[in-house]
Amino acid sequence: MLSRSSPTIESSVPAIRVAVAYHSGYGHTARQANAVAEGAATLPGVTTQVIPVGDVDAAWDDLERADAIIFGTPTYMAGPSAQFKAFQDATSRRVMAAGFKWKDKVAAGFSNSGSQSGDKLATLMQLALFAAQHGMHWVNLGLPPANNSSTGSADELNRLGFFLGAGAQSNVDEGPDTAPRESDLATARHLGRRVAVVTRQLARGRESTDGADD
Ligand SMILES: Cc1cc2nc3c(=O)[nH]c(=O)nc-3n(C[C@H](O)[C@H](O)[C@H](O)COP(=O)(O)O)c2cc1C
Repeated sequence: MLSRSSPTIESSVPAIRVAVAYHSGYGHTARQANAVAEGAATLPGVTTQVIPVGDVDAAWDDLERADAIIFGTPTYMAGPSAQFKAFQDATSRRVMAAGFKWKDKVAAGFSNSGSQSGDKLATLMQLALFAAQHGMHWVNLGLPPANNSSTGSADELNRLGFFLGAGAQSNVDEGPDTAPRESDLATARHLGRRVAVVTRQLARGRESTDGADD
């Protein structure tokens, strides 16, 4: 909550916690996850935590404390990886049944896969529905599609043309040291910063409703 005693708007800005909960089988989506966190951390006053879902048993409290959670997974067989889905399923008991604990947090999502499309949209849609089941506020990518004209290139932000979240593509014969490419990492950083900004805007707006619930 905002400090009532703070004399200026700037000093009354609440600290924002952004968590990135992700799975990565081979390290490519991990690079995207770290880029998302880097982008969020560019907003002053924002702290970030990157949580591999395999370690979530030690991090449920951290996720509950977060103001925003950004979900990320490789696309495996047209959807989230089995490991990420296991995390999602675990939230039914640990989060929803435990008291709708993520309600009104900010959410967003990203996915990486081997093909340019690779059906990542199906994964992003599943992540958005998952966030909706938890009563979270979904933030989209907020970038125009790029790399779609005779003068465009794969080096542009949002070169894969997603709207719902951030996409990345990693050639299947490249390791995570070289894939995904820089434009996809920059797109991920953009998503992270956008989520941090929206989360701060929402925190300030919540103050104006004086704790009124919906
Ligand atoms: C089981 C499995 C299923 C996959 N299914 C897809 C797919 O549906 N679409 C796609 O474009 N790539 C697919 N891939 C490729 C991965 O998405 C790609 O290698 C990605 O970079 C892996 O990310 P990671 O290193 O974070 O695990 C699949 C890979 C695996 C291992």
